[in-house]
Amino acid sequence: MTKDLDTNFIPQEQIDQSSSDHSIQDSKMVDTAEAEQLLRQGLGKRALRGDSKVNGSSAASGDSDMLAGGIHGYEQITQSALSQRVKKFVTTTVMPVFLIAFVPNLMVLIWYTVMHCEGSYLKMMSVFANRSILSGLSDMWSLIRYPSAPIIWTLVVYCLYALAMMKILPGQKVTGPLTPKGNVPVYKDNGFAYFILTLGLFWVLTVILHPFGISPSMLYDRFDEVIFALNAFSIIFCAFLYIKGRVAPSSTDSGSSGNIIFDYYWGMELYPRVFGFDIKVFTNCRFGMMVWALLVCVHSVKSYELYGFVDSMFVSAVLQLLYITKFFWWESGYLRTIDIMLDRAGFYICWGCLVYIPGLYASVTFYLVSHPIHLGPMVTCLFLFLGAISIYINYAADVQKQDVRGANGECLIWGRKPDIIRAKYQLENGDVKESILLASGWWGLSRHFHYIPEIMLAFFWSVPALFDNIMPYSYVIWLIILLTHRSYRDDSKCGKKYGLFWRQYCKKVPHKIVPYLF
Ligand SMILES: NC(=O)C1=CN([C@@H]2O[C@H](COP(=O)(O)OP(=O)(O)OC[C@H]3O[C@@H](n4cnc5c(N)ncnc54)[C@H](OP(=O)(O)O)[C@@H]3O)[C@@H](O)[C@H]2O)C=CC1
Ligand SMILES: CC(C)CCC[C@@H](C)[C@H]1CC[C@H]2C3=CC=C4C[C@@H](O)CC[C@]4(C)[C@H]3CC[C@]12C
Repeated sequence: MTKDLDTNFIPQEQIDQSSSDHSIQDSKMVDTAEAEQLLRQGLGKRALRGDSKVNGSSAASGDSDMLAGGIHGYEQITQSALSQRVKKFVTTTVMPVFLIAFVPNLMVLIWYTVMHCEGSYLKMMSVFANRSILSGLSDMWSLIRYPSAPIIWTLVVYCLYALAMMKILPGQKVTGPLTPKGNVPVYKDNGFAYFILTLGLFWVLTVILHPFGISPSMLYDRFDEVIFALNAFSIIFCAFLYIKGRVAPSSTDSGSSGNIIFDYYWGMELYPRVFGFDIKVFTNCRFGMMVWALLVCVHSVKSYELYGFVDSMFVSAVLQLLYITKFFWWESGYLRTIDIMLDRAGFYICWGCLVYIPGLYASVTFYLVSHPIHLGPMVTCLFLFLGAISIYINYAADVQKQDVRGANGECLIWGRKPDIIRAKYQLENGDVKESILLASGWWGLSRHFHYIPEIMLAFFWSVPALFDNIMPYSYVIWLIILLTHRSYRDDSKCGKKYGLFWRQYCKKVPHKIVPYLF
């Protein structure tokens, strides 16, 4: 196989056509006659389409909810057309402007709460008493220091190191999912090696530099500078991605919505590459997820320097590091999830991974540095055990789906032949493809059952902070909102992609996340 563009995509023509025209044949499948008949008659086309158009250019994301009303027809000036327009304006302009302006402040709020309000949101809120939100925020920003040379150098050296390792470390070639434009992104699967090497280097450097009075805990002491530097860099970087997407897109999976604000927020390209570096692998995995792990280590070092061993920090750090280890072990699987196959590289995902992950995801251990709590061995072991089980279930569900697809349904799920739906869908160019939807095992309990252990785990690494403040639960609260929204987004995306086949799956597995409830 040869690859097109910057040698990172396999173009559609060269993809093995064998998968393109399977007949519906699984013995466990029911209710598919209708779908097959529609397909034969060509009526299923729309139902099976996974994509929509935005102002004539393809919304490679396939997420027309996010792109708000991108399907155009003849518009009559009716009540509903007007409300559609308002809805579109809100989702493509008002919301993005609000988020771009507001979320960088959120990181400052978290920092301010921990460093200046003893971790209490109530105290933090008092800053806003009897004054405007803007003047309260500006007071907080005035406490943020400009990044000093050590912080800038640490970040620059880390990024160069991360980029170099993406190329240097060995790894098998893996492919991402087929895009709506029919490209197949190619990656080097070296995330786990990178994770182990980086953690190893962190601890070696910590020990070597200790006698010279240099400690990674400087990143905790100067986290305001880190937040400033990351925010400034990300905002400029997203502008660069926007321009790049306009003038030199890396693949055909790109295009404008016609609204510059939305394009900046949501991104222009699905899989941008710069000098052969995959931007989303860098921002999401090698920066966001790795910096999260490193910050957890930084906070542990700081806590150790202050008080010696503290079991609450230990529980939280161990569970988070285990989770991130699982993430890197499964990195090639992550490259097949919504973030990668649906979300374009814009402010949402790139700023999110460059700033939001370090700021919010690592906020529990950040809080625990100034709130050491002694849990005792029993409670420590209990939280560790329950957290580990949650990680296992979440991982098992992710892998189960991957395995069934990898084995083309010829495997056992919980000791039985899997209940699968061979779901057809259509690419933009009209080609019909097929995917497997698993309707047994974890994926038979609810359509996103794996979100439950994800949330439980976050709870178990936050609960060592006990219940003095809400602040350490910020991440859990965010996660509940994010995953609930995501379950709707994914349903909508899959509904559009698989049409009748998705409805058939929903009939078999009627609940989104919580079996029998939701
Ligand atoms: N901590 C955090 O902030 C977050 C963590 N996560 C975690 O990341 C991991 C990935 O989650 P997420 O990205 O939401 O995606 P999912 O793992 O839920 O995967 C969604 C995709 O899987 C495919 N799919 C859906 N149902 C089935 C099925 N029954 N059988 C086979 N394939 C199916 C569809 O893709 P296709 O088009 O290929 O059919 C769908 O778009 C999870 O472990 C989740 O808990 C997720 C979000 C946030
Ligand atoms: C603009 C912001 C308000 C929102 C930014 C959101 C992003 C930072 C997060 C959205 C989805 C998140 C993730 C999805 C799936 C993941 C797999 C999991 O195993 C590890 C975590 C993560 C990579 C997670 C990271 C943050 C998001 C990208």
